[in-house]
Amino acid sequence: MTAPILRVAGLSVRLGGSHILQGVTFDVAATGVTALLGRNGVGKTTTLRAILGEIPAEGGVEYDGVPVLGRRTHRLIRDGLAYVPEDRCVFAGLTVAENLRLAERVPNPDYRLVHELFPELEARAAQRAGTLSGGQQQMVAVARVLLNPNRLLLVDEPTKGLAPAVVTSVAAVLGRVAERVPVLLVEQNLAVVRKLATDAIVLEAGRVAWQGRATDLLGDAEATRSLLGVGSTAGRH
Ligand SMILES: Nc1ncnc2c1ncn2[C@@H]1O[C@H](COP(=O)(O)OP(=O)(O)OP(=O)(O)O)[C@@H](O)[C@H]1O
Repeated sequence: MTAPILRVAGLSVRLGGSHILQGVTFDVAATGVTALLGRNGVGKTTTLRAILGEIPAEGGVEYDGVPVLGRRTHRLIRDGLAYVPEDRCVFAGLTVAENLRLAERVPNPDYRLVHELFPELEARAAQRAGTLSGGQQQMVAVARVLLNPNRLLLVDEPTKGLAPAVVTSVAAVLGRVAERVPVLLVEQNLAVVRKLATDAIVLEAGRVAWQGRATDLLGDAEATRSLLGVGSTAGRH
């Protein structure tokens, strides 16, 4: 087995007087998709933000074998740790091409890959991003990080609020992205988890309540019901 790309050990975060993460420990494999799951408010986004150094945290985070907790966010991003936040954050008044250009960090951004994965964005290069659909904006958000070399993608709820057909195409693109670079994926849609994830981690009340193969979790009706509040057949379509 290859070494994990990310090791989170005893991660603890306090925000606004609350102990949000209470010793979160898990590994992210160096290939494929690892899903970070849990009910609303259990600390999934907080975990991503702590890994990225956006909020103060205690414990350990090893990225590609190197301890990085306390390192500045921009240095982690420069070292190939990419973040696609939940709110997409496109510049609404700028065109698709301008949004992409602003994200360039290297002399030779990989437009070939972006145009291969997102032909629609090439066609809509001159359209203002604020007039794109939610799914298209999500594509811009993912495309932006793919222009630069990455070693791990942290992706927060990419399918949230999207229509079912759009969810399918966003999931398909993420599947293709994950063939190239490992992904830690926060996702509520279990059909997407079922399609993409190899491994799964479930948070509950600021701790890891379950971790293992995604198929084992989703195949266990009692576990999915008690940990995620849904039946095991949820999202099977
Ligand atoms: N800056 C903050 N100050 C105080 N509390 C916060 C702050 N940020 C998040 N929290 C709280 O921490 C808890 C975890 O939030 P977080 O966004 O990580 O959950 P989540 O699992 O991503 O939820 P969701 O699935 O609803 O997006 C929540 O109770 C939230 O209200």
